[in-house]
Amino acid sequence: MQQIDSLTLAVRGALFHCPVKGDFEHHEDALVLVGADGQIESVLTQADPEFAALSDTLAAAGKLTQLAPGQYLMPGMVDLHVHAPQWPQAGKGLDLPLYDWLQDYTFPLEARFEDESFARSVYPHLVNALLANGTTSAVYFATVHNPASVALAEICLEQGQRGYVGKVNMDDPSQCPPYYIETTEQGLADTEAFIQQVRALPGNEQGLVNPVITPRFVPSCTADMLKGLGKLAQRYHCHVQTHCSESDWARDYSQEHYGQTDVAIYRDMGLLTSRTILAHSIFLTDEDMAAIRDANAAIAHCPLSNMYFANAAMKTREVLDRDLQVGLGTDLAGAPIPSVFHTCLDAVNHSRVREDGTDTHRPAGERGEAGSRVSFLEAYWMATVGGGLAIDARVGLFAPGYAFDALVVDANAPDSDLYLPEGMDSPRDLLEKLICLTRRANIRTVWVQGRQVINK
Ligand SMILES: Nc1nc2[nH]cnc2c(=O)[nH]1
Repeated sequence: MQQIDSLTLAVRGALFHCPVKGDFEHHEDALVLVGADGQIESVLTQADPEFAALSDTLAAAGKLTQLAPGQYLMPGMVDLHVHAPQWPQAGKGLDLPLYDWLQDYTFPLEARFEDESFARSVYPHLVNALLANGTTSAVYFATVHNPASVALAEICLEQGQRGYVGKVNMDDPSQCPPYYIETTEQGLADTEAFIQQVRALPGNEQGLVNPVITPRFVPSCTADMLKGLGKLAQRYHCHVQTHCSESDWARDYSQEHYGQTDVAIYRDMGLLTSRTILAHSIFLTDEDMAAIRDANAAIAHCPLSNMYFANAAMKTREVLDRDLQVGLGTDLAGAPIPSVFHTCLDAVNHSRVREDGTDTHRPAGERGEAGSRVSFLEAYWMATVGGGLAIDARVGLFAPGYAFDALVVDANAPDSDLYLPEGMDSPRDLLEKLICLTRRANIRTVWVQGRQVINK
């Protein structure tokens, strides 16, 4: 029988995950064994001869977490695009166009993070809110300030979240306000120091928290800044994140200033790598898609924020069909909801509106883009496995060698909208309902790398 000495934790109960895009796996009763390093050692089902005896031994040793009826073990969610300093702004000004929203709300707020103590008053609340909503991995934009950005990395470590944190770069005086800008030289020096500081944080020996090179977007950076950051990305083999072709205005800006698309600009600057995450990526050409696939870069699809700011619909169907790497992002606070479960619903809604179109003056056949919908299972795959691939981490499903980043959804939690009457739902129905209706109140327990980080 399997030795249990090396195990720190075992969870037994109903389990869902989506190892294959567009499909799912369900076990009514599974046993997930987790080693001391927080990695999954094995996943057993009732068909395994050892299942019952091993469960009993683990229970007797006090190592078994047994789920109750109505509780489901699911992979932790991956949020590929979060603006941490915008948390106090969530829900404000979302009826404005992107440019005005940035100038009127975002830049004045982000400038306040020069004060590290202000950052330390905001960031713990956000990281806790994301964990409580089931986000075990988050890819963060911080601000231009090193101390506040390092503080965010420290707070992720303290609370146990898998964090990818970027100190933001903005050095173009024609686009950045005078109160929120850095020089090219200082920005590059600070970025290099930031990479080293985050990698050396005490307690980060396993690399739970990683630095990310973060040019805000083409308009906010000079060509020298983009080039310099490209060199740092190569030298330090770092992740890169940025906004890509998010709106008409952003797309037109790149054409006017470089005569190129954002993807081509990032590629030429050395910023399009297998560790790059491109948020939004709305106005992609076929050449852009091919370049992203060739580089094995990833897209962070942010469906709700796109409905506010993008001026067009995301080509999610094409991105999935062409096998580009893609995951989901909340884009807090370009969208106000800190839940990747909600983002799954938004991704489906976004694609349905695209498919049907909106202009009632046109005949039905000409109104939308036929065949462009995405399914709930595809959305959930993006939120878990797709996100894991984008951050180069073995997370998002239950298999040996993957990190135990997981959550328990409880349909019977107080104030739940999940109604799962006996005998009325197939396993697929159940999973779709869990994706659509899981809210913070339903998420009982969250683990990251085997460490319990939420329990309520
Ligand atoms: N959604 C979004 N788009 C941006 N483009 C440049 N900065 C931002 C930002 O903070 N949010």
